[in-house]
Amino acid sequence: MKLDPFYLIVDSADWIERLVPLGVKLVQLRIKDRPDSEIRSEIRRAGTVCADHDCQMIVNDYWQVAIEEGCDFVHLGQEDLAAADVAAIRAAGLKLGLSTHDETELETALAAKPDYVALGPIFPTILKKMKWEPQGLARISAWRERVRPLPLVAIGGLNTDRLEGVFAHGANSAAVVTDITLNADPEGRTREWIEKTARWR
Ligand SMILES: Cc1ncc(COP(=O)(O)OP(=O)(O)O)c(N)n1
Ligand SMILES: Cc1ncsc1CCOP(=O)(O)O
Ligand SMILES: [Mg+2]
Repeated sequence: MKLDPFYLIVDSADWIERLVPLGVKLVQLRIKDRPDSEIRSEIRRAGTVCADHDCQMIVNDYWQVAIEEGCDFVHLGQEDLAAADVAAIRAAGLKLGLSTHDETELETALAAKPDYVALGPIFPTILKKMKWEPQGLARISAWRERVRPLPLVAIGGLNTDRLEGVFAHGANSAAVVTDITLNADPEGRTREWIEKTARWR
């Protein structure tokens, strides 16, 4: 499976309506701590925009709602994975991306036979407090060998100046939140990401 090199992560259907029409081809809907009913309506609205623009949508955490809503891709962290029914996710035909932050988590992730593996945080991130020190670029190369032939997603503290490094070290896709959502010009920054990742597409 091939992933687009630009992996946008946002926390609402509003963001997806705003940014996906600019040419984003891979987006994660990462909404935290909301009732299933709200998640469901966000997934529906976001899913319509993504379908209209040939953009792959990945639902974070809420795998049961994603199955019920006919989505085709979910992302889970290690705690999410431990609580999830992976057989049900597979039986419903969904693809699965998994987070990893250390060797043990990589073993666990590979054993679950995911469709991609994410490694983070590559650089310091302001999005959430993390238990792990930044991994650094060299870790991407180590993961590249372990994860092959699956796609490898780099995440954490990425910006347009850091793309060359993450792809040169073997990432297939660069995931980003705040470099875009906290930017003074999110649309302009999204266009910059699209242009700068084009050579790895
Ligand atoms: C592409 C990608 N990589 C990592 C994560 C983090 O997932 P998780 O560890 O479950 O943390 P939350 O995002 O759920 O807070 C991700 N969402 N996407
Ligand atoms: C959810 C997550 N998992 C590892 S780093 C990270 C946050 C990424 O956000 P940003 O791109 O703003 O650093
Ligand atoms: Mg999670």
